[in-house]
Amino acid sequence: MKIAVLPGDGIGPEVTREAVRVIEALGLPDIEMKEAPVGGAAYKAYGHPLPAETLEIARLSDGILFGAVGDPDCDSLERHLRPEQAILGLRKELTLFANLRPAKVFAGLEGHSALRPEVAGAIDMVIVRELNGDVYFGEKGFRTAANGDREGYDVMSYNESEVRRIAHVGFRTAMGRNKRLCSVDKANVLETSQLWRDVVIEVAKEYPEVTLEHMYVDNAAMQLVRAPGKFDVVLTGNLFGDILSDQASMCVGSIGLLASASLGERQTAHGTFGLYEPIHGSAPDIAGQGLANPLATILSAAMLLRHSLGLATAADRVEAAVAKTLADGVLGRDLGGTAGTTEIGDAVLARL
Ligand SMILES: NC(=O)C1=CN([C@@H]2O[C@H](COP(=O)(O)OP(=O)(O)OC[C@H]3O[C@@H](n4cnc5c(N)ncnc54)[C@H](O)[C@@H]3O)[C@@H](O)[C@H]2O)C=CC1
Ligand SMILES: CC(C)CC(=O)C(=O)O
Ligand SMILES: [Mg+2]
Repeated sequence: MKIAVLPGDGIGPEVTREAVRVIEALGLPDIEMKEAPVGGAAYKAYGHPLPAETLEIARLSDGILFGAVGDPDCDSLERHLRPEQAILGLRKELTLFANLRPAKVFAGLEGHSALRPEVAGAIDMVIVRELNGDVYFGEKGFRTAANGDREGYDVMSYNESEVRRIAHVGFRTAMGRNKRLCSVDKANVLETSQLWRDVVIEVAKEYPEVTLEHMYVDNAAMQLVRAPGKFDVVLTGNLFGDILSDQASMCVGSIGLLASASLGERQTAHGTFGLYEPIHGSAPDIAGQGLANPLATILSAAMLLRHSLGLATAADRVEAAVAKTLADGVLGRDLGGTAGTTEIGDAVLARL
């Protein structure tokens, strides 16, 4: 079973290292990990954020463990050469359209949420975010307006096939949980969202057991803070899901805790091909200091074991070790503690 390891930039290599150590410590037979450059690191070494060789290693793997990309040195490069294009490119090239971002409060961490403990304690949701469409992939550019002003534009669009396939993922996810789906859009203003809503309503007919609710994204942002425990599965587009999941992370306690799986339809001999990454970025402000919380990446590795390698027991072991680490009070600075990246990794290893 092949895992492509793409550490990337900033804290990406630091958190990925800990996740790799955890996978190695499981002592699983037949696991082969192959590392490849991506992001700003790849641009600096090879002139492109997603070199063809890296894409090929990713394509030939059963699952990809991804750190993060983004480097302030590269922020003025032409858009197609910027590090972020690597993750967007991987998602698009490999048709990884379904991004699952579970957000659940760990036992003992209720008091570390940005919300009141009794509000935070009820959080147990999955955000299902579409990943291959929306304003991130529309036509974009700069132009001159009639009055001579400089103007930037990014076209937002979804076609019905794109909405339908992610809606099915949302409903199937809800069927495996508490059968409640909240579809988040901005249909009061955007035609893209009106189509989204219409298609979600059509797909809902195939899942009569699921209770479907629609919510405008501005209200959803508010409800996520007011009563996050009311959400079960949140289904939404690329942009809204990006924003709401960072917000959900602070409801849980830290962006350093939220893992994700990006899945498509391709099946391998062992499971569903996918890419696994923490929801956070390369955090240049703390990079290279050993301060990053690696738990989101370690939990992403657990998702890889479960979804792409069919190793549910190993995934359970990793998740239990992470929960125990937190319950034992091994906390990084993001959670008000003092443990560094390696120390947190060591603590998980000791509890496997
Ligand atoms: N999937 C990816 O590779 C992503 C890449 N990015 C890129 O990352 C770069 C930085 O973006 P930001 O907006 O600053 O978002 P960020 O998620 O990298 O950081 C936001 C804040 O959270 C903190 N933080 C993030 N991860 C942490 C962790 N594991 N432990 C402790 N603290 C953590 C950072 O120190 C920072 O204060 C940019 O170049 C951006 O484009 C951003 C999000 C996702
Ligand atoms: C580079 C961004 C599109 C990545 C991001 O913020 C995310 O996927 O959460
Ligand atoms: Mg994001």
